[in-house]
Amino acid sequence: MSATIIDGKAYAAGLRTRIAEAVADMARQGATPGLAVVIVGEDPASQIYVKNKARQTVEVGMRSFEHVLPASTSEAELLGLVAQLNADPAVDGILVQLPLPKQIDAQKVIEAIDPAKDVDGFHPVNAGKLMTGVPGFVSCTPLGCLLLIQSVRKDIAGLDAVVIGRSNIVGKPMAQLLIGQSCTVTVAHSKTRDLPEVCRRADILVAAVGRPEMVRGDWVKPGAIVIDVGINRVPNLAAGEGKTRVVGDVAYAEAAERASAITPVPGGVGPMTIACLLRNTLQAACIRRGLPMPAVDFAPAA
Ligand SMILES: NC(=O)C1=CN([C@@H]2O[C@H](COP(=O)(O)OP(=O)(O)OC[C@H]3O[C@@H](n4cnc5c(N)ncnc54)[C@H](OP(=O)(O)O)[C@@H]3O)[C@@H](O)[C@H]2O)C=CC1
Ligand SMILES: Nc1nc(=O)c2c([nH]1)NC[C@@H]1CN(c3ccc(C(=O)N[C@@H](CCC(=O)O)C(=O)O)cc3)C=[N+]21
Ligand SMILES: [Mg+2]
Repeated sequence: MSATIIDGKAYAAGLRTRIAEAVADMARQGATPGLAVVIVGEDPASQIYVKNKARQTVEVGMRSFEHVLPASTSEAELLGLVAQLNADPAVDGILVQLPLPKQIDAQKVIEAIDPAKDVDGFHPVNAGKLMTGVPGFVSCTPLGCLLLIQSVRKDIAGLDAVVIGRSNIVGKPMAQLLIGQSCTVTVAHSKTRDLPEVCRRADILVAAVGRPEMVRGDWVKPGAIVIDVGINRVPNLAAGEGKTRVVGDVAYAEAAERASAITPVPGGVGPMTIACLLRNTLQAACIRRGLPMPAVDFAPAA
């Protein structure tokens, strides 16, 4: 059996086209959504994301405000900038890039962001809304994963879903979204006993671990939908000394032999994260201006 490759790059491009149309409509009414991104220090893993994001924000017609602060920035300085962005009417969405340097308490910064501008969905108010089924901002990566799952299968109610990883930004909100779709959800983590056996029960397997190619082909239930969130930079021996390439948390070629559908890395979840960030920024801009949120999501597959 040969798996359907879920083309997140193409899906995200389509989503951005619809977002751009909605932004153009808003602009005709004199409103332009704005997204502020704050980067502290130079975490290499964060840089591709930030570069792609700034370009795509401008491409859909939004304003992009970038604040690049030195790694030595104090918590008080960062909190000061967040307060300024909260108060700025041109800023609809605020994203503070994680991880933050050690001297800064990330939780304190997340809680300082106005929940109405929290387009990452990391503020406890938005995390709590997701948990209790109230509309709010949903964390971009899990939202992107759900859209990709629904692009290959509309009705996932009753399916067994296994999420590997329990971080606040990926694993936990992913589990909440799948519960919301009436899946039977298992959340696995570093203390899980017999992870391969747990994974073999999954009709939907989401890997958000940060370990290159940890999920092997024989962990995949035949016919499963496999979503690979991992972004791992590993040495690219074929390309020569010092060269790297990006791989996921899933051994792709092996898993593709058993899965019915699978996301590649790159070109799977990553581009969806950015598209969903822009979608959330559009949502924030509409709510803050009292405008209806245009329908930008694609209908799920049959
Ligand atoms: N494509 C995208 O848009 C995005 C990709 N990412 C990528 O996704 C991955 C996960 O990110 P994030 O959630 O922030 O990572 P975290 O490091 O915050 O969480 C990793 C999770 O994996 C679990 N884990 C670690 N080792 C094992 C193991 N051997 N077996 C089972 N579980 C294990 C941890 O368990 P425990 O809790 O017990 O420590 C933890 O819950 C990373 O590769 C990251 O780069 C992240 C965000 C966006
Ligand atoms: N506040 C905050 N919000 C985040 O959403 C957030 C964050 N901090 N910190 C870092 C992680 C990571 N992340 C990625 C997003 C897109 C790609 C992406 O576009 N990936 C492409 C390119 C990958 C490559 O070529 O290296 C792809 O997978 O095809 C990757 C990683 C968002 N994160
Ligand atoms: Mg983390």
